[in-house]
Amino acid sequence: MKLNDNTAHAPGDDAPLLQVEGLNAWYGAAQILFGVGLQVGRGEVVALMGRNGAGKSTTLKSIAALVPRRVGSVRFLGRDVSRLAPHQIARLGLGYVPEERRIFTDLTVLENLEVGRQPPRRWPDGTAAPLWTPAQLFALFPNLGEMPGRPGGRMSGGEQQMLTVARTLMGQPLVVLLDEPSEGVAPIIVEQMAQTILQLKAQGIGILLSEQNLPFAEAVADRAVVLEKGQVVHAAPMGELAADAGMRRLYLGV
Ligand SMILES: Nc1ncnc2c1ncn2[C@@H]1O[C@H](COP(=O)(O)OP(=O)(O)OP(=O)(O)O)[C@@H](O)[C@H]1O
Repeated sequence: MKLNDNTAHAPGDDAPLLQVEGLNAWYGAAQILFGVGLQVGRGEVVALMGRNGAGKSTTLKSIAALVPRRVGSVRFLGRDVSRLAPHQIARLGLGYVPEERRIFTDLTVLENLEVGRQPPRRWPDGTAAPLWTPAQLFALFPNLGEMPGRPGGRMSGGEQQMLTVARTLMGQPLVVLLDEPSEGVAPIIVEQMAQTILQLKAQGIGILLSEQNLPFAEAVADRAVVLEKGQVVHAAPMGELAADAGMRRLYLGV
């Protein structure tokens, strides 16, 4: 498979791509997030973990400005994006893949991809970022490549999930927020999703994923950030969390 090769990092290019500090979020009167902080570097996969209702999805949505009210610092490529609208944030190269599949059921696979197309981007150091075209995405997701003319509504759930990710990549993101990529899809799709994440990482893309599936997180993530009741209670290298039975039980209930 031929993929872009833009993984070289410039000297001193170690500033995080995404930096979140003191993030608070509300749904109506209910405060859901309390001072969440995290960061994602180039080529880094960070797993946001925690039990049901801990605030993982809300954290991703808050970064993407998709909650009714939030306060705190969200810096993307060194720029404060906390006052921008969701489409402005996306256009800067911060992609968001929701848990529910979001494709146009009346459009074909190829048309769905074209809807997401954005111009090429550069890394903060000025070098070219990966450029995703339908041809490259069909190499990354071979099953989509077999059905470019199929209407989105006639695809399986797993294929729609893949198409949602592929369409986000057409926006040429430098960081992708991925909500529960392994949730509710067949094991074969889970495996493909893990491979996809590792390929994106190899291209230098930063990934923040919400995940309850520990083996999946362990397979793809460099670091784990654990949430409990809307607060970060633990942040560590992924392997450390996975290897510590006491921590796993305490934070994840597994
Ligand atoms: N649209 C909403 N309106 C009101 N409350 C919400 C809404 N979405 C989520 N919540 C509440 O916010 C809290 C955090 O939910 P969130 O979905 O972020 O958790 P999560 O860690 O992603 O868990 P899950 O995996 O179950 O989605 C929960 O108490 C949930 O009930």
